[in-house]
Parts: sequence; C-alpha cells; structure tokens
Amino acid sequence: MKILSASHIRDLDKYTIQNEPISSLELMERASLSFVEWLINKFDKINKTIVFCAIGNNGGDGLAISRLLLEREYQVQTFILHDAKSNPTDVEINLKRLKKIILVQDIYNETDIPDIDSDSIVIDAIFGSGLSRPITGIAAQVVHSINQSKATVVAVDIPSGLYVDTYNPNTTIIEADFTVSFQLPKLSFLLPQNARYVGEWHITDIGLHADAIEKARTSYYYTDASIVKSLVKKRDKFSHKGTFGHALLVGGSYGKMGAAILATRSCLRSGIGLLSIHIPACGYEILQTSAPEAMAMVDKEEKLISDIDIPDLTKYTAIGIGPGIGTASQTAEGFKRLLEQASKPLVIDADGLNLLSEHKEWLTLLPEESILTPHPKEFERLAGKTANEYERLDVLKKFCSDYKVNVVLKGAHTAVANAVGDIYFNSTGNPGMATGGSGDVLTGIITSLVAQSYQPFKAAVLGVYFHGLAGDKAAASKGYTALIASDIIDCLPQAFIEFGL
Ligand SMILES: NC(=O)C1=CN([C@@H]2O[C@H](COP(=O)(O)OP(=O)(O)OC[C@H]3O[C@@H](n4cnc5c(N)ncnc54)[C@H](OP(=O)(O)O)[C@@H]3O)[C@@H](O)[C@H]2O)[C@H](O)CC1
Ligand SMILES: [K+]
Repeated sequence: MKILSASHIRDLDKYTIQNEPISSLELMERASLSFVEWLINKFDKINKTIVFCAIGNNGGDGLAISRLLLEREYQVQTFILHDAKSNPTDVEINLKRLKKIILVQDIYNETDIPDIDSDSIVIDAIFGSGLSRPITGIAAQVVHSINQSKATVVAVDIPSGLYVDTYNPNTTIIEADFTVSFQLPKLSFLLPQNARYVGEWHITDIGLHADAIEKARTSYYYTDASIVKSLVKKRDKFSHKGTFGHALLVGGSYGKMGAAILATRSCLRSGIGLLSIHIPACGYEILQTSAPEAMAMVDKEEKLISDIDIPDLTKYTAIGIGPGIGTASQTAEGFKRLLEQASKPLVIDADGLNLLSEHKEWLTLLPEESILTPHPKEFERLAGKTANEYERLDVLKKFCSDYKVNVVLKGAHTAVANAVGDIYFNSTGNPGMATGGSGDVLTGIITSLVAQSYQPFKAAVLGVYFHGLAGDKAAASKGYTALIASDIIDCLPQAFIEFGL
C-alpha cells in the first residue's frame, strides 16, 4: 500500500469525485458507513456513543456516523464545536439530516462540554486530515476532557490534532484506543512516538480511485501482502541448487556462537542453494552438529574471527557479517579487509554495525547497495542523534544516499530505506520478537534472499516481511512472552508456504 501525504490525499479525494460516479456527499456516506461497520463488528456491546464533531469534513463524517448508528438503534449523543466559518455543504446537509432525528448539542464554551461516562465509546470526529495548525481554545479543552475520561476512544480517520505526515510540536492530540482510517495508512501511524495517540489502527476501503492511487507519487510504502506478492519469485521445476546462490556468513565468537547458528539456520530455511560459514575454530563442532547442511570454514583464531582470509570471495552471491563477532581489534582488522575486498553488496548486522560506528571512515568502503540492519540506537551511533522520528526519516534517507546503501531500521514497523529515498514500512511482526537472536535470524534471511539474486533492496523488504510473518505465526502458538528466536526460524516454512514459495 502507498502512504500518501495530506495534500495527495486531498487530490485523490477530488480526483475520485470528478472521475467516478460518486459525489463528495456519497463519499462521506461511504466512509462513515465503513466506520460504523467496523465499530459494530469490533464491539459486541455498545452502551452509548458520544460523537464529537467540528465543522470540517471529518466532523461531517461524525454527523453521518451518528445518524447511521441511530438508524441501527444505538444510543448516540452528538456534540458539535463551532468556529466562525460557515460549514462546508456536505457537513451542512449531514447536520440537517441528523437534526431531524436528534438534538445536536453545540459546544461554544467549557460549560457545554459533557461529562464522559467510562462505559461509553467516544467517537473523535473533530479534525481529520485537514488539520492545519495546532489545536487551541475550546477544541483543545474538549480534547483534554476526552483524554482524561476513561471511555474507549475511537478516532475517525486520524486522531484529532495529529498531522498526517509532519511533526506535531504541540501535544493537544486525542489519545485514541483505536483509529479507523480511510483507504490508506498515514505516515504518522507508523512512527513509535505517535503510538499513544493512534492506538490500534485499521484501514477501511472507501473506494478511492485506484488509478489515481497507482499514479500518485510517493516515497513511502506500507509493505503488505500485495507488495510481497509482486516481489517474490517462484521456483521452477528445472532449477537446481546452483540457481539459488551460494551465501557466505561470517559470525560467532567464544560464547556467542549461538548468534552465528541462528543466522545459519534462518539462511538455510529461506531458500539458499549453498551456504558456507566462516567461524572461529571453537565453533566448528557446534556448527557441524547444529546445522549439518552448512559448510564450515574456521578462522586461524580459536575464540574470535580475525583474518576472514577467504579464498575467491567472488564465488559467493551474498555475504552476511556481524552476528556474534564481537568488536576485538583483530576482528575489526578482518572486517575492514573484507570491506576492501568485497565487490558485491554485504549484509551487515550487530557487531558489524558497532565496528562501523567505531570507524566511520570505513563507511565509504561499503560496496554499493549493501544492507545495514541497525536498531534505532545502532542507527543513532552510525548517523547521529535526531530530535524526533520525522527528522530521523530524513537522516535515514540522507545516510542511504550518501553511502549508496540500504538500511533496515528495526522497530515496530521496521523501515527499509534505499539510496533513492524510498522507505517501506513493514506490516508484520509483534512485540514477542523483541528477544535475543531475533536480529541474527533476520540477517540470515536477508543474506539468503540476496544470494538468490533478489535485488538487495527488495531482499531487505521481503526479508523483513517474512521475518515478521514467521514471528506472527510463532506468536500464535507460543504467545509473546515465551517466544524465542528459534521459534521464528521454525515458522519460516509456514510463512513462505503462505506465498506459494
Ligand atoms: N480521504 C477521503 O477521501 C475522504 C475524507 N473524508 C473526511 O474528510 C476529512 C478531511 O476533511 P477536511 O475538511 O479537509 O478537514 P478537517 O475535517 O480535518 O477540518 C478542516 C477544517 O478545520 C479547520 N482547521 C484546521 N486545523 C484547525 C485547528 N487547529 N483549529 C481550528 N480549525 C482548524 C480548517 O480550517 P483552515 O483554516 O485550515 O482552512 C477546516 O475548516 C478526512 O479526515 C476524512 O475524515 C470524507 O468524508 C470522505 C472522503
Ligand atoms: K478525527
């Protein structure tokens, strides 16, 4: 799915009305109906709904939602906040329609704000994607009352006060439990700093013009199943193990062989043709017993990786390095030599990233299109601190463009960025995956996909998606608390099977 800016959404709205047999009023009705269907489906029992509207189209949705709920015999109280401007026509029409059924109560000042019972559902239809400045005055007081109440809050399209795609310096924002958004996810939903405002979010399809969505230019995407389907390559019956590449993984040190093993096992489970592993000598038996499908090459050092003196690097179709290697000076030397010698993109994780942040001058040695997989702290060490997560996206784009690399910035919606400024936010995964070794599993998957000649950025997008999907399948049987990294590997087959792979 594409993620569009507020102005693109407005254009899309206009284009749909001009090019489809639908009026703006009908579109408002369709959006409102999709919201009501979601709400009724979600809550078995609805005691009372309190709908707060302003006079933009988001408020118009709120008025139509009120009517649709009343028609379904739910108990509804609707409040409207006025300001000096006259209402848009569709809002005016919906207000008239609603006033025929119930008394719509005006809010002009603080005494007009109702008490909000804890067992009610508040529907936030104050401001939507048309928010143009921070919320102040009486609207801010209403937002505070809603936030202070114990009621369940469901936002229409976007929590009032939150911008679609830019940073909110002001914090007068609805803290919704749920957000039901129309057609496309909004950039703000994907940034952890907004989680407390957005709550659990859902998208409903309101039939905005498909061609216009297709043509809309954006650098932000939400990696869903349809994107994944368009990127994956199926195996044909004449393929042989040579078709699926030969990967090299460099990992492990004394006490951290587990990281190398996890990357090895996930690489094997992700379709690799052949896999060689370079490990410290102490890891030889561990590797041969836990992953007999892989070929082991040992370092001259017993407990760590030093030389990475690997003959004929060119025969490997992808190289992954980092899991469990530590940051000893001999390892750093070996890592640097690998950077100098490698001509194909590398996949770099964990201690590989720490070595890069300790030696930033090595960043220019990275082969083009390499993939770095930092979590936010590691990225900060590599690229510097940022004031907020919107600024971090800009820094992420610049970093990728400066060094011509791909970065997988790990998080709840992992962001995969490339050198031309595209960012794909992932849709799979869960909090149970925040566990030791999860990152090593991801390194193995991505290395495997690069080795199978997926273009590195696509390999990263797909790798992140399948890693999350396998994690979701693992969580379905193990739960979040008990989930460990090996469970993710065990569920990779199911994740690939789901896409016919
Ligand atoms: N996506 C779609 O195709 C559809 C969306 N729908 C709904 O429409 C809203 C967007 O509606 P819009 O009218 O553009 O915007 P809002 O309802 O968010 O409100 C804009 C009005 O509020 C004024 N405004 C903006 N910020 C503030 C503020 N901080 N304080 C007071 N007033 C504010 C703004 O005035 P300006 O001065 O900026 O002009 C507008 O008057 C979308 O979110 C959906 O809910 C359709 O119903 C279906 C199709
Ligand atoms: K809203």
